Amino acid sequence: MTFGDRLAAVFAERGRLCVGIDPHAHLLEAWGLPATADGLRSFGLTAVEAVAGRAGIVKPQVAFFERFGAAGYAALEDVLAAARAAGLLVIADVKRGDIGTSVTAYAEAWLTPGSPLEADAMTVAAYQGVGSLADAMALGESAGKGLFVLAATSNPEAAAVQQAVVQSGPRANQSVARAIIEDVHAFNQEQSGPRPFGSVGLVLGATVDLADYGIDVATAGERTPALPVLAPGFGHQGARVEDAARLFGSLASGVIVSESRGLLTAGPAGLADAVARRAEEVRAAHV
Ligand SMILES: O=c1ccn([C@@H]2O[C@H](COP(=O)(O)O)[C@@H](O)[C@H]2O)c(=O)[nH]1
Repeated sequence: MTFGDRLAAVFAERGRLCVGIDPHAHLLEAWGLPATADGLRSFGLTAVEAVAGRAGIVKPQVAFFERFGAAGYAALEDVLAAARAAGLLVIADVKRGDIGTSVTAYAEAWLTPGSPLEADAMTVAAYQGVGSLADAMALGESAGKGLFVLAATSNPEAAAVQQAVVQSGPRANQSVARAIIEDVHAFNQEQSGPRPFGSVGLVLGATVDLADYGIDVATAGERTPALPVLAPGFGHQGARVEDAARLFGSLASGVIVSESRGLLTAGPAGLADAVARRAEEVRAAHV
């Protein structure tokens, strides 16, 4: 099964809400947990338990685990394993990027079946060119795993770089974000066999107006296979679930609605209900 097949199944069975697992220091404190690797483990496992059966996707933010070095990674391994055992689709938010050989090693770490850090998909950065991700994308495709390439991210500081216009090559005169979308689509199209979604998707923030990047949402999603879109920015960063269909237009069929702090502030006792409510709101919004 390709990652695109698995994503389609999750959308159909459990909807498109993705709960971010971001153990910020202030959240650990609010949850009554110590600022230690054990605190992270407990936070992550509690979040997994709250999401399982209520939504289908989780996105651990690896940065918060890295703060604790090897012990943090051991906690993360346990959280990843628990999430996958619970049948959740796991997107490791690692945002890796480098020359091709090194990105491939990152992909081996996060996407190889049986790896201690195995996830179902990972986030990657294309600052060194989408071509630098080619072997990692091929590795993901053959392992049934996915990659999400940063294109138009939710943070305002990114706009100047991501709206900059490509000067040469086949994507000349397109914005950087648009060129990344076109390259990702070309990769998905080159893969053999019918599939509802490609195995490689984009990160498109729900806080941005894609028209500012030269992306026409009315047509950008009219592609086969469809593009998976990891859309952070809901909740704490200000985007609203009820606006998702309008924001993403023809891309909406591939959108994963991602929210971390907005849900995690419900605390360990309230998280399951908060997730169930938001999952229902996402369904009602017909994203
Ligand atoms: O463009 C991006 C890419 C990734 N993120 C990550 O998503 C979550 C958002 O957390 P909230 O608490 O819902 O704001 C976080 O892990 C970011 O690193 C993003 O926000 N924007």
